[in-house]
Amino acid sequence: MDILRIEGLKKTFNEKAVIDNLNLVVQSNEIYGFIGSNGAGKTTTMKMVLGLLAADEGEMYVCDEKVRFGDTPTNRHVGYLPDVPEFYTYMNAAEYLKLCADITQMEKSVQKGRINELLKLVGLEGERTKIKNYSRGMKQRLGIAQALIHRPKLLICDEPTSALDPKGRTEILRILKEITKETTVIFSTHILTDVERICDKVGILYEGRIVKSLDLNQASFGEKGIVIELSEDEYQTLEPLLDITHIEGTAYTIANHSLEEIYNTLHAHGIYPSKIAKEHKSLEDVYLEVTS
Ligand SMILES: Nc1ncnc2c1ncn2[C@@H]1O[C@H](COP(=O)(O)OP(=O)(O)OP(=O)(O)O)[C@@H](O)[C@H]1O
Repeated sequence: MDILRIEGLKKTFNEKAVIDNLNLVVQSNEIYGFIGSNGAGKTTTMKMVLGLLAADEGEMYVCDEKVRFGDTPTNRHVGYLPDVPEFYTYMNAAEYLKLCADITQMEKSVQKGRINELLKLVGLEGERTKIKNYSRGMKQRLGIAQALIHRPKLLICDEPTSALDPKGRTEILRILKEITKETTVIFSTHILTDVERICDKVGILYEGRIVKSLDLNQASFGEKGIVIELSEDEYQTLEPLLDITHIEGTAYTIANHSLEEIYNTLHAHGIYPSKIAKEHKSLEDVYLEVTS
């Protein structure tokens, strides 16, 4: 099932099209990495999906229901974690989640169970400290719990790991991975290593549209070339014969030649490198390719 479908979305600020014919589909129980540089339009898109910002053109559907600007009913399916979540900081986590449960009109009889379940999920079980004394990581974890209180089908996270240290980031990624049994996650970020760690699919946002969609569960994004370790002299010998580029130190890449051709050339010149290997493109390679 398509949890989110965006068709031909457009948004212009001061005559500049920030989002321009954006098309996107997110399917159930996957983690979708929505990646783009600072200012690419990730937050703008998320705000339109949440009905907080009017689109100039295009349609959005959450669980096959059309999103309408203003108080959209589709938000009953959606949980939202902003990049900097705000709380009533004089409360502790359980008190704050109780308030959120009341706001969503959750039946009193199930509130305690749901709150305990969420506190356990985000590692804040038994935490009596007031939120004002929380670290950024704890706030972000409580933010996830708050966003999940009404068991949304879709959780939208806007750069949830950007301000966290490696331990805090690992915790958030673990939680996001764990909740995909029940919830589809859109993970907006520019931290590609985080995306590689947990996402199933990726959309690269550039110049207002998705310029590349990738399935991270597939084996490879294609070959980058052949990487070889050479001395300076060996490089000088091979340079007129092969399409060879220096990377750094003793590492070079060779493109546009078969392995057989390369081995024959090396053998003919008595060059036997300590390393020669086929390298595959990383997400970063693909990202740089399509955004430059
Ligand atoms: N209300 C607004 N009025 C005018 N311009 C805006 C408004 N909101 C966003 N923009 C502009 O739209 C562009 C996209 O902003 P947006 O916050 O959506 O990007 P982003 O991808 O979320 O960036 P970041 O990773 O830095 O959060 C930016 O150039 C921003 O200045």
